[in-house]
Amino acid sequence: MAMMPVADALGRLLADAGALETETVALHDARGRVLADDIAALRTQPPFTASAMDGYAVRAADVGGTPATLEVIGAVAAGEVFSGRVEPGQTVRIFTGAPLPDGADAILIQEDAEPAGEQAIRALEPVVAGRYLRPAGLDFAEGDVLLEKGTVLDAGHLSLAAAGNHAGLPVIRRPIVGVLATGDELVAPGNETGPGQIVASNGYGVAAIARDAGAEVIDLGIARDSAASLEARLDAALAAKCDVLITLGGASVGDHDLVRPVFTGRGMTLDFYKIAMRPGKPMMFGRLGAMRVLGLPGNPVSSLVCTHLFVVPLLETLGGRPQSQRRTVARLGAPIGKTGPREHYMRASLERDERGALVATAFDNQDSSIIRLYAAADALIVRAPDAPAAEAGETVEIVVLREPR
Ligand SMILES: Nc1nc2c(c(=O)[nH]1)N[C@H]1C(S)=C(S)[C@@H](COP(=O)(O)OP(=O)(O)OC[C@H]3O[C@@H](n4cnc5c(N)ncnc54)[C@H](O)[C@@H]3O)O[C@H]1N2
Ligand code: MOO
Repeated sequence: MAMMPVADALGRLLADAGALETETVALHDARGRVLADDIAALRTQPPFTASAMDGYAVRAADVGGTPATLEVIGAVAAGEVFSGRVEPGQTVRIFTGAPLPDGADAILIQEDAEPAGEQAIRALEPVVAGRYLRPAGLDFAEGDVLLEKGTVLDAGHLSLAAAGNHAGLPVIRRPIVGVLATGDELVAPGNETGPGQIVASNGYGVAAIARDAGAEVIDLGIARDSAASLEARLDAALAAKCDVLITLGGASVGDHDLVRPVFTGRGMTLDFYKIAMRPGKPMMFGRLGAMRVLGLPGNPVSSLVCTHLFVVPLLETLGGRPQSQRRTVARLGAPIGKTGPREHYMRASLERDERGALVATAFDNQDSSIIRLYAAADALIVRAPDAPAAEAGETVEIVVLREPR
């Protein structure tokens, strides 16, 4: 099978992908979720003209010329309603958040008043109508659209939805992603490693990236290089109703690379296999029923680069999220050699020069097994297939993994 260009592979992966169905979640569970519908206010806020200060509800005309003496006919606090009416020469003691009594049209703050006998005060400063009042609907009115479909919900959105009297919100279901490591040589971190064994590491980075892209991740453990072991984990992925199954390793052409044959034997239809990309060549995409299967190569950097370039766009599409990948340009901090027949994603550090422009410097060693250099990479320099060598100072396309300070 010929190698497929990266852009074509991404196009096929996303061709029929769309946002998953809607579910309703309580406000406390809605942070970071994607709103599935426009949300309108179920009430007006504030629902009544409210005092913004502690003081006295007055008729401004009474206190135009100070000092004026007013009879205190009652009091009203937040949560109460004053049943009477403020007539000329009268006032009502009022506290912040309380509804303005009928007849009053301003608040005299208590700092500007002094007692004048048992049931009276003296206004020491003049007040204009509307002073220290929050009119009904100042924030929003019933029926106003408060939040738009597609919003990724944050702190402000959640308080606004609550103020609009919503206890829960319709959000797009998170994609469920199963992550399955494969290989007889792998042991989980924290265990003894026997002869020929290594620690399974890829899944931890892949899961973290998938979670950042809004997915719910299920760790399906490590399958051995046998049809029975792979089939058992595939059954677990199906039972967990994974929207996407990511396998790590066993993707290439060796005798122990069984993911593709075993899964096709179980009914997976293969969409593509082998991409003109370095690292990541033996990537596979197939479908088994409703489940999408992405078979990533086992080399750690290959797994992680494929996750950035393919898994993230897919998960963001399924989750109804805006695409987060940031592609931009940078100047090369050091020369790079010519590219081979595959589009090359080179791990690089990223800095800003004295003018604030981005400078990307590729690491000397681009071996796809070196996890340390992936962890150190702030960006991937994108080189077209068969691109010529490039000098320091030349402009290159980059994918930003981590914003420089
Ligand atoms: N004859 C050929 N050999 C290989 C080719 C090829 O075209 N012809 N392609 C190479 C390329 S490119 C890649 S990438 C690798 C990918 O192979 P697999 O996907 O089959 O990966 P494995 O052989 O299972 O593993 C490769 C390497 O990575 C280690 N590994 C696997 N899983 C994990 C994990 N979860 N955590 C950490 N490390 C893992 C594994 O032990 C191997 O060292 O194939 C080339 N070969
Ligand atoms: O494509 Mo492999 O991922 O070069 O190492």
